[in-house]
Amino acid sequence: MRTHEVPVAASGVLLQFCEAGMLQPVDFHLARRMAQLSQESDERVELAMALATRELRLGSVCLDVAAAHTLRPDVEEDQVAEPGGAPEPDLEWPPVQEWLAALKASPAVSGPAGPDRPFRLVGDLLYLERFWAEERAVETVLLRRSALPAAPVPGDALAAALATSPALEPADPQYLAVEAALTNPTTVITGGPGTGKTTTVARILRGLQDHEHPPLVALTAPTGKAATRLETSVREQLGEADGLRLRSSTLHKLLEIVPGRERRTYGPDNPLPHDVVIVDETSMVSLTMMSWLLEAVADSTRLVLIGDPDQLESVEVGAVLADIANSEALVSSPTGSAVVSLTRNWRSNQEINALASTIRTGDADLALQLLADGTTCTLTPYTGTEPLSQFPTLTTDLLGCANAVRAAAEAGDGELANRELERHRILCAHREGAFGVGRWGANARAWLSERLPDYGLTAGPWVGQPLLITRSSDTVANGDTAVVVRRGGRLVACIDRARGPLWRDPAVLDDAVDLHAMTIHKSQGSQFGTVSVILPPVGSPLLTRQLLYTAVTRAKEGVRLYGTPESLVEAIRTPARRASGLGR
Ligand SMILES: Nc1ncnc2c1ncn2[C@@H]1O[C@H](COP(=O)(O)OP(=O)(O)OP(=O)(O)O)[C@@H](O)[C@H]1O
Repeated sequence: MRTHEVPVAASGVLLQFCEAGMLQPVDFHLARRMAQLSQESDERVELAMALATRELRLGSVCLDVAAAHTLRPDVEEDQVAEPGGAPEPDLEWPPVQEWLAALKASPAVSGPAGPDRPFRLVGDLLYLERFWAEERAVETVLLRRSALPAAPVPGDALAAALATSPALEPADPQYLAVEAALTNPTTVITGGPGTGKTTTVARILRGLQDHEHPPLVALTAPTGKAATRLETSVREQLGEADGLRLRSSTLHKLLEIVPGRERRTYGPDNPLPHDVVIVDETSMVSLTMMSWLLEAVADSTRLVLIGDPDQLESVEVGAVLADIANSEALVSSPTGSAVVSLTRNWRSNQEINALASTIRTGDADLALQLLADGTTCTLTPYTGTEPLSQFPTLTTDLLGCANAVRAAAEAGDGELANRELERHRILCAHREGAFGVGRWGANARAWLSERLPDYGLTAGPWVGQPLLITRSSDTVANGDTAVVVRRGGRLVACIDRARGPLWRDPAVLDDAVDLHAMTIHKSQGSQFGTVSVILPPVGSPLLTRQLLYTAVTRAKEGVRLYGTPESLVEAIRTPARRASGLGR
């Protein structure tokens, strides 16, 4: 049985919830302080405040009071799961109607139209005031933009956009996405990797090219890597980008947010000057950032939000893209919804597409069947004790990749070495333990060092060493990858950057770590030939549908899952739900 840290001051129901691991000390203390400041002494209200704080910490925007009894104890990512799963805690939940009535009567809680107070109760949803305000800002701007008149698509703009091959039929989702973005003030284009999102952006921009008055276009994303990648791909596809002023940056840089503060240059009183704002990887955008962006976009600016709502959400609060995509009304035009879903993955093979689709729709039985019959997608039992040598497919993939990377690195070809590094990747959900990146990365390196001369025997660097940058600086971004290459008799790290390789002395890359395995979170935005995915054990809080879908869709040619059928089923049957009121 796990023991949880319990605040000394906790008593009554709150003590019970702390002991069960439903509340962390930070939740308790914040709630206690706010209750004291508001002179609130009802412990049911204090409990709701603490649970609302907990839910924010875990990514939800609010607490769904009526569904609170379905919440599960808060398990640390790397806590080892108990055999058979954690026992259900026996907790005294207040009856919902009485609980809601106590909240309504509280001096700390306001109603939907009431004055500012620390909390707001809207229906069954209890918000901290700030997040309620951000959610309303997102909703208000989207609804206002949806009511703006749609601009008829100039025939030549649509014709120009669609002129490039391959030709699209009018019923093709890519056609509909181009048409929607050329017509509507706001368009949302959803789709997994390889479904043609970048191709569609390039077509949209071709339709908007204007040689007399080139529109100012922001190509932006939550990370620098994603923004640069979008710009590079769009430029490649456009061929020439005349008639457009393309500017790529992170959302932080676009809005000129002062680091460490909440001040920003662009906002409601000083809107962005851009004619078009295109946001990639929107699934990773938090509620706060989305509210700031929407408040800074002028009504005359065309806004296109792109992303995959089935992937892992923002590491901060909210799942805004999924909320918008699931709502009929939030992003619409006079002619109907302006959310277009691209579903055909042109890059990955059919087995991977079929597996991803069963995960997305929650069909665990079909997923098991596909894996049993599959040749490129397989499930191999791993319970946390088997050595790497017991997995010949994995070791063959590891060796093939390391050999190809090393050959290119010995030849001094850094760009080729980085491309070869994407042949295969070990992906883990956990960072530590038998299922984690640390253990799997070290074991992979040790296994390779026994087979390849001078491979990974010293603290480094060595020819063909794969590296992951873990901190952003002026020139490199957290998540960039690199390979150590022999160049002119020296060892140099070649960093894979969307705008072309960067060469650095490995000694100055303090924040680079060995890249023999990486977390699924870090792999977002990348694709590999084959992925070997280490599934977390049953009971792990990371075992969710979004996590598995993200891992599987990283692959183009093969998915090797290592874990138990029970883990796979639990992942598929556990959609990570973030409570919010957006679009309700
Ligand atoms: N309609 C289509 N017909 C044929 N090939 C297509 C079509 N649309 C896209 N492709 C091809 O599919 C591949 C993936 O397209 P694209 O890069 O635009 O997808 P994406 O959704 O942006 O992927 P990612 O999420 O990885 O950035 C490209 O090689 C592209 O040329």
